[in-house]
Amino acid sequence: MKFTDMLQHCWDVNQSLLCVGLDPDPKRFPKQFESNKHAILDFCWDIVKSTGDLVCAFKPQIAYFASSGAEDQLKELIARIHGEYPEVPVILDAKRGDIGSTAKHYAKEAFERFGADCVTLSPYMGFDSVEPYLEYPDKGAFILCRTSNKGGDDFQMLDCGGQPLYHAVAKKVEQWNTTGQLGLVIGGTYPKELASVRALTPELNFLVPGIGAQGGDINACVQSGMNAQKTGMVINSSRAILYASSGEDFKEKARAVAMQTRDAINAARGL
Ligand SMILES: O=c1ccn([C@@H]2O[C@H](COP(=O)(O)O)[C@@H](O)[C@H]2O)c(=O)[nH]1
Repeated sequence: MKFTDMLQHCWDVNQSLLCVGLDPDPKRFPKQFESNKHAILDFCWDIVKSTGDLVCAFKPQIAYFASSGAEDQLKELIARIHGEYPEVPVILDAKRGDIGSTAKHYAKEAFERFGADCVTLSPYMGFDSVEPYLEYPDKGAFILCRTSNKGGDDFQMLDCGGQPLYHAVAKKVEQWNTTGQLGLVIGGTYPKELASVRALTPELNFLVPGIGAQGGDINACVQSGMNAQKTGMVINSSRAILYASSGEDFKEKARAVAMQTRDAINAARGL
């Protein structure tokens, strides 16, 4: 199944634009995971099972797995998500970007080794660094455009022939989108910029991090970023859901926050 078809399915069936981010930090896990060799997998799987019917995607951030040498747990987690929730796409947040010959291996790592449905990429090295991902025509890629962090201003707001660099990136990604599976990363912390990119690229899907722990305004972000069908967005929240409680009730609290977030997004869509 194509990445965009999976997304559309979850937008429709789960009535949700919420993506739960899987950023497992063992220091923040509840006590019951102490001395568990597979704590990262077990914690993430508990979160997935508590929220799987409320989401349009899951987004594991590879750094949290790799820094603990837990790549095998990441692979198993993605396989379990596909087994239990076959229509829910997994977006591997890896922000890759390198020359074509190396990018080929990053693409193989994301799609063949880990079995992800989509990956995040940096546009900085240009088309030949993105091209190897297009050789997987059913797989998606979200390309960094206007990121949620303050430092995003350093380059993304630079003037690029009368337009900010992030607008030039958005237009390029539209041209590169031969598979129909490319989209843009735009921070929910910058609703005005989100609206400007939606006006430039009405058809592209946006991965929107920055609500929840980073404080982005859900209402402003949905109003600015949704498309004509009131979809087109994958709105990520990681820490606010994962660590809603550090007690034994962490699964119930994670579910409650995920539900509140999904409902707030839907209210902003006018549903
Ligand atoms: O511009 C960006 C791009 C990616 N991220 C990633 O999203 C999550 C956000 O986590 P929260 O806990 O909801 O703040 C994290 O994995 C980042 O690496 C981003 O924040 N901004």
